[in-house]
Amino acid sequence: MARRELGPAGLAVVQAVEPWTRSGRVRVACSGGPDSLALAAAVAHLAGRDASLALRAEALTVDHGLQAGSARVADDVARRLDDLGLPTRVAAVTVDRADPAGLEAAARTARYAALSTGLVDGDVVLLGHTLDDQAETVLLGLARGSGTRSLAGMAPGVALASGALLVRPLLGLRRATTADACAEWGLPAWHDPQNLECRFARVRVRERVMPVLEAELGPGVAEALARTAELARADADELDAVAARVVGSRDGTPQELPVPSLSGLPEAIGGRVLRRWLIGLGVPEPSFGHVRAVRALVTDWHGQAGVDLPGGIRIVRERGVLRQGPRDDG
Ligand SMILES: Nc1ncnc2c1ncn2[C@@H]1O[C@H](COP(=O)(O)OP(=O)(O)OP(=O)(O)O)[C@@H](O)[C@H]1O
Repeated sequence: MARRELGPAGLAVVQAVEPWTRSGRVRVACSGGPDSLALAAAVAHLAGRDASLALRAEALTVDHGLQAGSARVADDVARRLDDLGLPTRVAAVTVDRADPAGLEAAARTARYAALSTGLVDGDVVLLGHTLDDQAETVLLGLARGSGTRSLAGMAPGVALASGALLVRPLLGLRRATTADACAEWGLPAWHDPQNLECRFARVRVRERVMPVLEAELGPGVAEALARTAELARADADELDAVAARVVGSRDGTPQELPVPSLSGLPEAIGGRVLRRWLIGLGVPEPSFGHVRAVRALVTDWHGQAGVDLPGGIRIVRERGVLRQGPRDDG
């Protein structure tokens, strides 16, 4: 397979992936779906021409253990990737079903932990998210009333604590391209039945909303939404950098924020400063409403009581500073 002629779709996938295969260990995260299968096939193709990459490339399939027969599906995927010449491991993970963030988030946490294990500086993990996934993410964010950070969608690359990189090389390619690439390579993809379950908002966006948008607004809608993500990311990065400088403290998160340092800040920065500070204090995932309530202690001060937040944290305004106060209930 590795030596077979490339078709146009396969070539597009190979070209997107190649820059991320030049050094370090290259680990493909493969669920067996068409996107990550095309990704794995592209790496196998490149490894067939590059002896050094052949020694560094591998795939990992995570068995979340949440669906009947998941171990068999994972083993099948691993066998097919092995057949492509890509050494593949199955990582069986335990998903915390009691995670307050929900089952999907718990599965994601377990998956990313498994994918990141054992990597060192310079290694990469390749994920198969496509432009369509990005467009769906932006649309879901718009429907929630998200700001630029959320509209930025999925990052093209994220540095892990180990120094390894998590990369999404296919964010510029349509899902149709990865499906075509699998067909060109003669690789039957596994189709997760959950990807058709309309109880998930993302599935409804994919199956029902995007086709209507493309029919009514033109076939470039997905590309346009993905561009919105790129523009929003650039803006959000700048604003976050400014906010980081305002909160900045060499000794970690400051315990107090002086009100005068906050009151003159524009909304785009003030909200970010507070959000960052609250996360630093240990508030898990402060919502827009939480941040707005804390910001009102600065911008709409009329002696109100403190603001109770998740994580058992209460923020009060006292003697010209914001800081943690005792909870009413304890
Ligand atoms: N069980 C898994 N094992 C390894 N990697 C996974 C697994 N599930 C998801 N991933 C990685 O995360 C990416 C996005 O996952 P998502 O659930 O959106 O797609 P998918 O339904 O698995 O299909 P596809 O492989 O076509 O993206 C995948 O492309 C893959 O790189």
